[in-house]
Amino acid sequence: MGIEISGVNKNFGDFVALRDIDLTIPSGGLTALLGPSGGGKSTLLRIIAGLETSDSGTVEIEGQDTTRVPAQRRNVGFVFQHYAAFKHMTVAKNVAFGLEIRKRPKAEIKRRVDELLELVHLEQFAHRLPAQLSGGQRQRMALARALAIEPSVLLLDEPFGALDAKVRKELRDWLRRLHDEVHVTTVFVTHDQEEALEVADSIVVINDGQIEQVGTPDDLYDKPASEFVLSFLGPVTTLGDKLIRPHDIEISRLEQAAVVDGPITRWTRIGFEIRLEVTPTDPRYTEPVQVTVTRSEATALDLHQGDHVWLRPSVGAQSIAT
Ligand SMILES: Nc1ncnc2c1ncn2[C@@H]1O[C@H](COP(=O)(O)OP(=O)(O)OP(=O)(O)O)[C@@H](O)[C@H]1O
Repeated sequence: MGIEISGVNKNFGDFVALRDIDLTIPSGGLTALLGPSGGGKSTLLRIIAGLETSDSGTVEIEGQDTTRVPAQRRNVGFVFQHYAAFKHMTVAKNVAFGLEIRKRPKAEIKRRVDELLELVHLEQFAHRLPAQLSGGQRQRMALARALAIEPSVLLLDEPFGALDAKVRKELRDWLRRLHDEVHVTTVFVTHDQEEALEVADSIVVINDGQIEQVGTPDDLYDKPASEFVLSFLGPVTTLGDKLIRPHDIEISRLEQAAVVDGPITRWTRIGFEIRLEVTPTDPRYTEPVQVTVTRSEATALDLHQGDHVWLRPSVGAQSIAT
């Protein structure tokens, strides 16, 4: 069950936004749609929500074919990056809105709103207006409002995108904990690989209107299916004829069997990390190799700019042939 997407295509004029999308999103999971800007993530989310229609294909939510069902009858909760709250209504009224238009009994609405405000830790702000909340608090209110109708699916489009880095981080942790409490099938769009790796149970990498890979954060990081996935999930460099992560390279000052050797031509310290550039002596390799080591590793190996070093993949390193 969960969400079943089959053969979905979407064009905007001549532009192909989504191409042959087949995807199963498991019930009760927290799934990230991850990819670069313009790749089609939001379009896919909007098709699931019913805010956009696909040109072909079907969408099933919890076993029901919703392809032709209008958004308001799909029982989905939706949160956007810039949440459009009712400015003249209190936080409690905003959260109650979906229940009021469904004409639920007053006592039930009150109980549910109290419960939800407690869940998103906004109970003390129930009587404030949205303008009197911080950006992070407003997004928590948006989540409470989306959850009020007990949706079968919660869809979040870059919900923390407009917030500063520290608040984003807090809300990420908080979303993970919230999901562990309520278990509603949740799909969120992000272009931030760290956000997806940290929060999601499952990640769908979307690029150029197509799915590149679906897997757990570990699957994607350890077994990237393509050069695109490898490079999108973290920095990469070329070592010989392979793409590899800069911290997956073993560096030695002693001559050893190596893929590349050469002098350290650049040394940049960033906090506890040191980023090195090694310029290969082999003229076949024209690009410098990026290598990341910790400060303590650099000290233990007695590394300095200008030293000649030998590089090879560390044991267990993932790499992809270029
Ligand atoms: N209504 C529309 N009319 C025309 N083109 C559109 C429309 N909506 C989206 N697009 C185009 O479709 C492509 C995919 O857009 P989409 O918003 O799904 O990407 P995205 O991966 O979510 O990126 P972002 O993170 O920037 O929103 C983009 O090139 C966008 O310009």
